[in-house]
Amino acid sequence: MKLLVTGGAGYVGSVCAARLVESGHEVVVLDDLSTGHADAVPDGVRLIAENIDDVIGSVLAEGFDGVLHFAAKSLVGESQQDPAKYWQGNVVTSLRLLDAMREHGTPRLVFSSTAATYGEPDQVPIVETAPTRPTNTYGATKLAIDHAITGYATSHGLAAVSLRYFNVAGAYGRFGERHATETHLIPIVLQVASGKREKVAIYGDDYPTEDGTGVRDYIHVVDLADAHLKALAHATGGEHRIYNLGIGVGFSVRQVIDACREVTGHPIPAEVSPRRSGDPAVLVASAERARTELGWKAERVDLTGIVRDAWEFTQARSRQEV
Ligand SMILES: NC(=O)c1ccc[n+]([C@@H]2O[C@H](COP(=O)([O-])OP(=O)(O)OC[C@H]3O[C@@H](n4cnc5c(N)ncnc54)[C@H](O)[C@@H]3O)[C@@H](O)[C@H]2O)c1
Ligand SMILES: O=c1ccn([C@@H]2O[C@H](COP(=O)(O)OP(=O)(O)O[C@H]3O[C@H](CO)[C@H](O)[C@H](O)[C@H]3O)[C@@H](O)[C@H]2O)c(=O)[nH]1
Repeated sequence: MKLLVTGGAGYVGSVCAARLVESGHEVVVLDDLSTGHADAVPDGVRLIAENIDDVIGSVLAEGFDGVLHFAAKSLVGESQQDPAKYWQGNVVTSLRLLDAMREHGTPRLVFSSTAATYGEPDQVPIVETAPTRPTNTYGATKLAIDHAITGYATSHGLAAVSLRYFNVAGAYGRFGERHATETHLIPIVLQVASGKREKVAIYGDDYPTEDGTGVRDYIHVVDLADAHLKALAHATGGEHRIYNLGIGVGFSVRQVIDACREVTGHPIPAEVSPRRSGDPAVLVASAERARTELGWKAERVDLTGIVRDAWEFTQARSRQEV
């Protein structure tokens, strides 16, 4: 298929673009490089370094079989301080994309949704039928986009799949996580191991969890990429399907830090700090629907393996920066 990958110079988008190319698809990346990097685009892939808002109509006029829409603003804290940036940059931009797809007859969409659409869950593991009550603007904008997609599927025949990622981690060779503003736990802990930070803050140790720290479901970015391939294959005209993607097992902040100590051999000083506002105690996915309907299951479920891939990527980047 000829596919447009928005946000393909970012973390998840670059890994997915690489896997799509390896699977024989023709890929074009549209990314304004606001949080991405031109050198993260896989070799041989055309990069259109523009904002979706400015060029989406003319790009889709070329003719595509589908769009994988990763481009977004995705910093939870920033979304609370500057909601307009998120309603504009996520919702308005995605509506422009949907309209352009309709106008040019682009038949398929795979959208990067998030566990943040659920907010604080009543029950874990979280199933797709759980209530959606986002606790921050980032999650609210992603949920709004999911609702819009449902409308375009029902009324205009779009074949759409929303993938609700839990905590994405790991790397794929030279493709990995390198955000200028890093808020995610594993890259932050690995920055301590590589000497870029002195210590890691543990945001709260008084949660109702086994060791008191927050529990998350860490999914390897390569497993996530493979789910996108399956989603593309299963997308059906007129339907909007929604799938949670995680491994179905949670790890606490302390367990993650311990895994990073084991992999890096670094003592990684950690200090308990106040809770981060809006952080739920436990977020774990039920990926049962993805298993039964897409035939997808996470394969890389060992936390130290996930951390090791991220660490190899971090070390390779550090060597390049010297
Ligand atoms: N990383 C996670 O743990 C996680 C979890 C759940 C959902 N998600 C979602 O997955 C997607 C990818 O996340 P990521 O961590 O790779 O983020 P990222 O910031 O690394 O990638 C996003 C990319 O989109 C580009 N972009 C943003 N707005 C654009 C626009 N208007 N036009 C063109 N390009 C634009 C950025 O330059 C960047 O390269 C996002 O939609 C995010 O909300 C990520
Ligand atoms: O320096 C840090 C960073 C994080 N944490 C803790 O580590 C866990 C994971 O935090 P991340 O910031 O890595 O990830 P989140 O669970 O906050 O966010 C993830 O899930 C969200 C949905 O809730 C969004 O989808 C978001 O994009 C995605 O990265 C949380 O318990 C957090 O409190 C720390 O203790 N110290």
